[in-house]
Amino acid sequence: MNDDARAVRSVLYIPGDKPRAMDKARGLNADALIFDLEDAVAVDAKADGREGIVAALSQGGFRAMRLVRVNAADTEWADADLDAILSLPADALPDAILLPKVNGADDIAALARRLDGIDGAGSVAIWAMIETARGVLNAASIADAPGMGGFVVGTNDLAAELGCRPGQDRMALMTALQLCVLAARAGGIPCIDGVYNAFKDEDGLRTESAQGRDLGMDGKSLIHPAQVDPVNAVFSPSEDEIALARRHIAAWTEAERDRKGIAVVDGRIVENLHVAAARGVLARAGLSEGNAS
Ligand SMILES: CC(C)(COP(=O)(O)OP(=O)(O)OC[C@H]1O[C@@H](n2cnc3c(N)ncnc32)[C@H](O)[C@@H]1OP(=O)(O)O)[C@@H](O)C(=O)NCCC(=O)NCCSC(=O)C[C@H](O)C(=O)O
Ligand SMILES: [Mg+2]
Repeated sequence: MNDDARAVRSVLYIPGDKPRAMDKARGLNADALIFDLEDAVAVDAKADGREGIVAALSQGGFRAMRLVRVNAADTEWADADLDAILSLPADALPDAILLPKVNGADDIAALARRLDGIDGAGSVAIWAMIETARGVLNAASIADAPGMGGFVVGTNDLAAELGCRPGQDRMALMTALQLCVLAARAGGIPCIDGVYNAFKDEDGLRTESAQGRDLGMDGKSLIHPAQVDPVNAVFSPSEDEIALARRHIAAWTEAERDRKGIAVVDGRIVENLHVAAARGVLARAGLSEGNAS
């Protein structure tokens, strides 16, 4: 996975039947937007949602990556959702279709077949919601499925199916979260953490986002615009991390000049893998090695 692919820190759900929210999203700093037809849209509003998303994507003007979450394949809305989205002209198609309740690689293959042959849909990736027990257990083969672009973990659905109580430390979900990250890393795709439901609690959001970041998540899925900036901050390298990255690179460069295979910074060894990580930190901060700010 390249550094661009990792830069999906904030991923905001927008209900497809709320045109005002979709308008607002054009001016937000979210890295990706999920135009939702599934759980954010009531049963009676599914048709409005499709119409709204088609209109918004046709109008364009979104800087962020655009995903459309359709209803799950076994629902009565799935076909109409895909028909509506895939009828868009090639230049208005979303960057990805996000498929909920993915249980196995077969679900991805079925959607890939559907995309195959649609004009312009070759560039539409498939993202998977990992939010069922079966999906978590099959995460590795799902991540490896052709066409896969990334995972979004659905912690609400998962907790409901498991009958667990995640609590503040999310210990009850830890195995599942880690399996998702492991599978995504092995498959070379990004993994986006679940939503933080208490959208007015910024401290709680920051704490849970930092936990996800430390587990290896690339970003967090969000439900309200006020969550975007705090989450971007948590998933961006801090000043201290940038300064340390520069020192690692400088020490390594000097060690190489002296024909040494190892450098030492603050009493800790620095090897070439640490230097690769340091370069990744600078790339994610939008800095080059020679760039001071
Ligand atoms: C959570 C909300 C219901 C809160 O709504 P509300 O109280 O109306 O918000 P505000 O009045 O604070 O809104 C202020 C302005 O921001 C715009 N807005 C609100 N939400 C969004 C959004 N998500 N994207 C873009 N813009 C948004 C409002 O339009 C206001 O704008 P303005 O009028 O111009 O000032 C609401 O935020 C909401 O509906 N959020 C989305 C909920 C959602 O998408 N849920 C489904 C996804 S989560 C999920 O499915 C979990 C997963 O599958 C799992 O299993 O875990
Ligand atoms: Mg869900």
